[in-house]
Amino acid sequence: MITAERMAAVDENAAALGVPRKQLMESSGNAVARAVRRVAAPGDSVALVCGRGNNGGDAFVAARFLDDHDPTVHLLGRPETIATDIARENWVALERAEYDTRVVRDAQELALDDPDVVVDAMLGTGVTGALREPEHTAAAAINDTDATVVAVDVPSGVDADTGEAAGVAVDADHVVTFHDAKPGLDDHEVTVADIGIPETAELFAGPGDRTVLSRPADAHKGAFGEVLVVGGGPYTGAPALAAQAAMRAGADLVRVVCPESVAREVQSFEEGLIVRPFEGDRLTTDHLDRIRALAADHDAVVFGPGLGDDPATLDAVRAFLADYDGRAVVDADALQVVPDVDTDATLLCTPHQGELRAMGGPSADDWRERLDAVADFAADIGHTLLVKGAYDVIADGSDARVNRTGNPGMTVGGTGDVLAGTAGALLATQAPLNAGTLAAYANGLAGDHVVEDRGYGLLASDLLPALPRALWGDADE
Ligand SMILES: NC(=O)C1=CN([C@@H]2O[C@H](COP(=O)(O)OP(=O)(O)OC[C@H]3O[C@@H](n4cnc5c(N)ncnc54)[C@H](O)[C@@H]3O)[C@@H](O)[C@H]2O)[C@@H](O)CC1
Ligand SMILES: [K+]
Repeated sequence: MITAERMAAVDENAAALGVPRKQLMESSGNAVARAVRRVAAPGDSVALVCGRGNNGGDAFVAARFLDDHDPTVHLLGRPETIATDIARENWVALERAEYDTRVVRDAQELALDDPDVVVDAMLGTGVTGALREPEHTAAAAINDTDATVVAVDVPSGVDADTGEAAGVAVDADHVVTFHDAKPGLDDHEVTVADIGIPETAELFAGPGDRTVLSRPADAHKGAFGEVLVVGGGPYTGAPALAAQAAMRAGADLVRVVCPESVAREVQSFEEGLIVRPFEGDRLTTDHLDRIRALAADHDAVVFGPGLGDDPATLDAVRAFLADYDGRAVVDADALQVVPDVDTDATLLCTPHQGELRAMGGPSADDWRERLDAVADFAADIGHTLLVKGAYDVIADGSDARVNRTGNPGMTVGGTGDVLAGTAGALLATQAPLNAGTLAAYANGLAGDHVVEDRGYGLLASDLLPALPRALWGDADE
């Protein structure tokens, strides 16, 4: 089962892999025609009722595969208002090839002429809310015919994210849906058509994974989350890098809490950092009240950068996690305590392969083997894992993804802190699997952009200014 939102992401990833949407539309249209042939007797007439989006486009293609059924193609609305180039090109091809095309300007004009089969290609996964006109009247007209109704992707009027009909919906006898089942089709006779989307368009992180980030136009301060970085002690650069990365990754506010012995140095990396010191030179259980109070005021915590592995510090991490029930990225030395803590927290753990072994996790050289082993281990510990490598593996126990961005220049120290901070900012607003996938993708891509521009020899801090473009794309995209 796949939601409309995820389907749009996968479709964009497929295009980035070199399988463009127009090719997918050709496969979809072909699959629709095959479904029609299964229900139509030789000589039966077929009417295709098409909207102006890509759902309609699928039916324009299908018509070319149904010549022997004298297809009539009804377009709801003016051809100039067809929403996408690929749908328009397929409409123009029908007109030039002199198919029986009819432009329906007013739903009352829709004349279906008693067809044997109706193809409902009005609306698919691009739709939200109840049907508007002319689709509303057209759906009622389709439901009034005696024809066998074949719906394209989803019956028009059914929301492809919730599976609910918000008012009138087409009463379909068959649904031919693409790539994977959609919500709400349980009561229908459904054919899932393989339209040639590579499996890896879903597995590999790609530009489509960024769609979950689209900043709503009415974003108010606070909508993108506040992040607390708990780090520092033996190391000072790590918490500063993580905090700056969280800022670049869109967090509204980032605070660092660290030992007072290093507060000034942490601050020195970036004037804009908000630093909250606690007494002493390393984290211990004495500081837990302070950390808990701060954590409660933030949407996500990044736990670990530069904390070190002093036993007293690890005791404090263990005690904090044991009664924390918020969201946290756990990185570096703090990772080793995760498997033995019983916690209600939602954790995104970001180990490299050595740290994964220290957690009691699996090791595998081949990324496909690692994918399976990490997925099992994530299920075992009950948290999401982002295991760093040439191919990063992200798994939440029920689903898993792989990221291939990044380059050998990124083995330099500090890139893991940037990744943890990015993941923290994303975890404030996204599901852990999406946050981990997107953090890995954007960090690697930022590193690729830096190396493209300036060659190897990058510093972890070079990733920071490259992060926004990697996360949101070019301004003109
Ligand atoms: N995502 C994919 O990978 C693929 C999608 N394809 C097809 O593309 C479809 C999605 O296409 P689109 O995203 O263009 O969207 P749709 O074709 O589902 O509908 C978009 C149009 O509907 C209008 N609309 C939105 N809400 C409405 C409402 N409540 N009442 C009336 N009109 C409304 C919009 O203004 C827009 O013009 C899929 O269902 C599928 O049929 C296939 O061509 C191939 C691959
Ligand atoms: K439809």
